[in-house]
Amino acid sequence: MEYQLPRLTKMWTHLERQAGGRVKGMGEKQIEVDKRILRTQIGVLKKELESVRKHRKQYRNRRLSVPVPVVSLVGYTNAGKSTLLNRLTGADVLAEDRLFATLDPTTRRVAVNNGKEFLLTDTVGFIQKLPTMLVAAFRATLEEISESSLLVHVVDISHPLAQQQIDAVDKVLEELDVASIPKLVVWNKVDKTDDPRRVKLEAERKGVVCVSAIDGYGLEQFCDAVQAKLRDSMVLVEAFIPYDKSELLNTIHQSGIVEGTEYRENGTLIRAVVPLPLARFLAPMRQQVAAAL
Ligand SMILES: Nc1nc2c(ncn2[C@@H]2O[C@H](COP(=O)(O)OP(=O)(O)OP(=O)(O)O)[C@@H](O)[C@H]2O)c(=O)[nH]1
Ligand SMILES: [Mg+2]
Repeated sequence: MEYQLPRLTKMWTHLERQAGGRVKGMGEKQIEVDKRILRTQIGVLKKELESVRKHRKQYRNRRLSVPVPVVSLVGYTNAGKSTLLNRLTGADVLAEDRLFATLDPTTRRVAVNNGKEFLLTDTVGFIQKLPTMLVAAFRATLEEISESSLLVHVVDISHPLAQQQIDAVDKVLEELDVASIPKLVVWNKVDKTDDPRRVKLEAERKGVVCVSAIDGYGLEQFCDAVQAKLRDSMVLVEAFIPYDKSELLNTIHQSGIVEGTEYRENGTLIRAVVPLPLARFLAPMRQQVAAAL
């Protein structure tokens, strides 16, 4: 709409001529009416975008109280991010064969067979060059990305320009300053390639996970790879969890690896490898360890 606004000129001159210049209501020319309508719509959409941002921020804050690691799906538009999220979580996220099907990021919980879990966030797809006017629309998604524990780069490996798309996504990620967040590359749509067997072998050789969000191929391996990556960035902590906060023990068991527990009179001493956000959250309880010994 912002693109349209300055280009409206002259669209109505033929009408004005036909009506002897009297199509204008309230002393306004049609083009001014159009501009006003466009501006109003732009205003409404901007307000909606702002509320999406606020909403996401509240979500993120709430998540901090249950600090399960957040994994964000990033990738070129149409790579199959939403389809993958739906597949893994049985969620009902809009997946469509068109550009920018997803504008509002969506987060769902993925429960893995071994009792662990992580949160998976869908984001808007990237393109070759992000028009500056669109950046505002992307902000909610971009903020989401910068606060995640792991980025999963979803690639449509059946696309003839897959490599260019990978490069474009890497470039955007660089611009976003998220190089410090660990990344996992996933080749999607392997079912759609000419020679799925060859692609699978190549993926294995490159240490890339190969999946098909449509037929479900490789999803278990995907979850394993996500967990292995998350584990890489986890830290060993010792904390004293008082009994009135015992629900935290559950959280630690779910998102971390418990190495040992000792029950004391007023709480539990626990030693575990946990995701960084959880380690931070546990900081006050980590200081209690010495006192409890
Ligand atoms: N054959 C095949 N098609 C797939 C696969 N995964 C996704 N698709 C199709 O690819 C199209 C795009 O999928 P989406 O999940 O909407 O893609 P997206 O990455 O979320 O796209 P944006 O939201 O625009 O960034 C849809 O038509 C899907 O059905 C797959 O593994 N195999
Ligand atoms: Mg999508």
